[in-house]
Amino acid sequence: MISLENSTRSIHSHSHSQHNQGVHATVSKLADQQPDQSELCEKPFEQLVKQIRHEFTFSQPDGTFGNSQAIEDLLNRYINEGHKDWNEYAFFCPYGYSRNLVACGEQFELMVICWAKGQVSPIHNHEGQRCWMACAKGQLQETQFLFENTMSTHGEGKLLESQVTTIDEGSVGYITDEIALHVIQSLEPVSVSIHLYSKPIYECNIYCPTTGKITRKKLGYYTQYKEHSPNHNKPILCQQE
Ligand SMILES: N[C@@H](CS(=O)O)C(=O)O
Ligand SMILES: [Fe+2]
Repeated sequence: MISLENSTRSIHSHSHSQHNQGVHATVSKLADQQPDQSELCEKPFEQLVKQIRHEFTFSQPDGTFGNSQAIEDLLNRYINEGHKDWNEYAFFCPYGYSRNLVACGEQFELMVICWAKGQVSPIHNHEGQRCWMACAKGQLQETQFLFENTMSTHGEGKLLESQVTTIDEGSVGYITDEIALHVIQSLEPVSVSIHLYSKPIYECNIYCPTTGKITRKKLGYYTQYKEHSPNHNKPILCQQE
């Protein structure tokens, strides 16, 4: 496993900043308030998860349609505020891009995906679900594909590259099956993106570019809640978050 630069943690050790908690405690004492300690200790990424869960619980009409912009705004704000605590979930796999589960519920699934250069996803769909991709580090290239015979994601035969774009650090990409099929890869030696799916996707279609032949792929996790996952395709404690 390749870890990010300056990272000393291993897959089994989690570090928590006692120092920051001390700072918060001092500030609250000076202000002579009784703040909720659990909120003060909450890290920005945990706050983001709470905001996303709130959005899906109270605002989004259902898991497929809803206010995509509101979700994009939450992700966009988080990755542009300079937080680095996503790094706690950034575990690289030497054999391919790694899917590291952060949170999962009935309506959504949030993960940190780590990409070393050359680790490319196959041409795939998103199972009728919405997919946001927030680039927290590096730069990603997204290549979109459509069937040549229909210029849509449903067809036969050869696939055409319909668009190539970048998702730069600090920006958020979005895709659905109505838009295109796609392939993602890193343009930098390493990139890290935060992916949000609504609803969760446990399998997807993989497409042969020349014949359009579809094979099904089970989507596993490299880590789940910071722990290495031994061949699980579905999240453990899915409803816990
Ligand atoms: N949708 C892919 C990652 S990416 O290529 O968008 C996955 O969940 O594995
Ligand atoms: Fe994808």
